[in-house]
Amino acid sequence: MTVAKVLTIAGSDSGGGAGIQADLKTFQELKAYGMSVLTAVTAQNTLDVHGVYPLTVSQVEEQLDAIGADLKPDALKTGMLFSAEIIEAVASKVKQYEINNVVIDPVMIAKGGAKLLQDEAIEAVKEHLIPLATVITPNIPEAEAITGLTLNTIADRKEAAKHLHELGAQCVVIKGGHGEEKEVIDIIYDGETFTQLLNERQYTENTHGTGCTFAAAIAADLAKGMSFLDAIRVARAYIQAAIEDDLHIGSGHGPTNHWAYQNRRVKV
Ligand SMILES: Nc1ncnc2c1ncn2[C@@H]1O[C@H](COP(=O)(O)OP(=O)(O)O)[C@@H](O)[C@H]1O
Ligand SMILES: Cc1ncc(COP(=O)(O)OP(=O)(O)O)c(N)n1
Repeated sequence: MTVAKVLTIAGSDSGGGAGIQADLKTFQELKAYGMSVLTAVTAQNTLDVHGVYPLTVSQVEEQLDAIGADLKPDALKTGMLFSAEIIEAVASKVKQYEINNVVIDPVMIAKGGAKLLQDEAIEAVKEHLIPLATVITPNIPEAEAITGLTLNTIADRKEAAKHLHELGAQCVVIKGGHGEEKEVIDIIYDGETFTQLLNERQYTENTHGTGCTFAAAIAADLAKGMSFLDAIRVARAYIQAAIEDDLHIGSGHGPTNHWAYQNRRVKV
């Protein structure tokens, strides 16, 4: 049996709904072997982020060296990277260990408003991270911050996708969770064609970690050898199930249900 190995480089969410925890749950559900490199610890629950504690660059590098020396990943997902220094170190190790199938979720701000990326690190995202991306998955505010554009319309989002493709990403997904449309519209651009994925918007508070989970699902299926368009379609079905069958945990923005997708597929 060939086992697909997938790595997340991200922050820890003590509440378990986003970050490393969401990524590893998603990898497991999609039957890929999950590994993790921690960039920061957050003290976080469904209501708020109480604290953000970044690791040092050498602590991040040492974790990547341990994995690079023994467990070369078939795909990688990045989430909260916090600083320009960590971004540069991660980019350099991704090149050193020749890691392919890189999914970049350019995490910047938690739903409660806490900063998970320093403002001055956006240039490092553009210069060092985006050129490595097989797929990049910004939400609307993240795409605005990277491109400097204001994204009011679908046409604006398509323009931003072109911009991100020009910065070096092979495939761009501008996620529509923060949009105003009745249906959630995720826009995919592969450098030639735009594809729109339309899904019924769920009116729930329980969307904590949707972006992490979606990107992790793409990485898991890329690790198994799927094309990026197929991996994005499966990831979209995975996150839709996870939001629809939400768990109602905590009294703020609760997590999604990481086992909902498999529950629906398994016939009992
Ligand atoms: N209320 C919702 N109903 C259905 N799908 C959603 C909803 N909110 C987000 N999604 C989906 O979850 C994924 C993450 O989207 P988004 O919320 O925009 O990202 P982030 O969590 O990074 O802010 C996307 O595929 C988006 O379409
Ligand atoms: C440690 C950590 N990483 C990422 C996030 C943000 O996750 P995201 O999927 O964008 O979800 P929301 O913040 O929108 O709920 C996080 N909160 N913590």
